[in-house]
Amino acid sequence: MAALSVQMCTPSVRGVSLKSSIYGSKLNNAVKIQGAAVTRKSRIVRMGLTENGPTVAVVGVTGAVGQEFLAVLNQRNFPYSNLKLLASKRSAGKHITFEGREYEVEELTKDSFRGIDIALFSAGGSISKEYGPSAAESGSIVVDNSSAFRMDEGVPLIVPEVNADAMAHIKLGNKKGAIIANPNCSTIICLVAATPLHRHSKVKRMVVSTYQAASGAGAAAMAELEQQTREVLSGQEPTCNIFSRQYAFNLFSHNSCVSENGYNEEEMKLVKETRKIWNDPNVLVTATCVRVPVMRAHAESINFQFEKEIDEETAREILSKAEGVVVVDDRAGNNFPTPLEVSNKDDVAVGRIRRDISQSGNFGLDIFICGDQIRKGAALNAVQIAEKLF
Ligand SMILES: NC(=O)C1=CN([C@@H]2O[C@H](COP(=O)(O)OP(=O)(O)OC[C@H]3O[C@@H](n4cnc5c(N)ncnc54)[C@H](OP(=O)(O)O)[C@@H]3O)[C@@H](O)[C@H]2O)C=CC1
Ligand SMILES: N[C@@H](CC(=O)OP(=O)(O)O)C(=O)O
Repeated sequence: MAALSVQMCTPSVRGVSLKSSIYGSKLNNAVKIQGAAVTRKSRIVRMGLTENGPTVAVVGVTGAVGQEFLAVLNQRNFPYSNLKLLASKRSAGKHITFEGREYEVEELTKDSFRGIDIALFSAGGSISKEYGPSAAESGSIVVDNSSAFRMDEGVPLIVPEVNADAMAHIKLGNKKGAIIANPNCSTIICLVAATPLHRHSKVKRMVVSTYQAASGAGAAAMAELEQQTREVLSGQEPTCNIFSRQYAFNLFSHNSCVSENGYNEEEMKLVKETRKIWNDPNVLVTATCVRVPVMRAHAESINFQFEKEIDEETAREILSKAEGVVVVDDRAGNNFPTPLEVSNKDDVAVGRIRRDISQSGNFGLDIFICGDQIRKGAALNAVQIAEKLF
């Protein structure tokens, strides 16, 4: 395997500088956008460039999730024979250095996918709707991060630890295009933790309350939280461009649209996507989603009602062995998962594992989880899906 030494940098996203100190981000040392401040000499990096690898396109490469895609591809040594970096017209011509090679960002067009085996989409739902189907028709396997196709029949909605079997028919070797959907980030981290318990004692009802970070609303929202924090601390009026209200030192109901039933879109995604991923139209789910002034990584409180009893100790043991989960449950030290500690981490941290005293016997359980929304909630989950295509 080739090893290169490249420079570490802080990428700039649509004019927004993602500074590692503020975002808790260890931006990957193999990725560099031209014009960004080079801060440190780096370590040795891995490289997935190989003659026999698939051709890969990253759509929305200049965004918060797109940048994380590159970081994850590098860290997992994902094999590729050619890489195409796509974004809007605004970014066309920018240069990105990845694994020691310089790439020019290209404008996304309908022709972008000719000869592309895997297309990782993360440029928003409308872009996915416009370009995803034609990419699949031209033979690419699209792994789409948006909500555009999640509930479409025939489109697998995948959390690899949970339901990889639902995409078993889609393989690179078949030489056939397809669309696979990456679930909503709150749903992904919820189900990574809930599924091992569900496999032991079927979940009858699940009550989810979320504490969602700025990162879920993109790079511009992260920048606005930082700016507002500075403004409020210096006695100025906060600038409210992304959210229509003060975000720093505040929290509010999730910014997605509220439907007639009183649930917002994010909450209904948790309901509907859980049913599809678990292939269980009857599981009862209710959710309340809240945006909190945390830069990166979501937290969730989850209350379960199970069909058969599961005691606290068994739940803890199951979770401590579960794929993609780390248990942080120190009652004596009052130490439980935090967004800061899971930032840039792959695993979902689970704590506050306790019997729900409001339910009889051992039918009820509470847990509290934290997961990096850009990572496991988006880029990592999508790359893990792509790894299942081989
Ligand atoms: N699965 C999940 O849980 C998550 C999914 N997402 C999805 O990913 C999307 C991107 O999120 P995020 O990275 O945070 O957003 P950002 O705002 O940080 O980035 C948006 C990206 O989309 C690109 N883009 C915008 N318009 C176009 C266009 N017309 N043609 C091509 N590219 C375009 C931008 O390019 P440019 O810089 O040139 O404008 C940029 O690369 C979200 O809209 C959502 O659908 C996000 C978070 C979590
Ligand atoms: N879940 C993200 C928003 C988002 O991007 O969701 P989706 O991938 O379902 O569009 C948030 O924290 O707000």
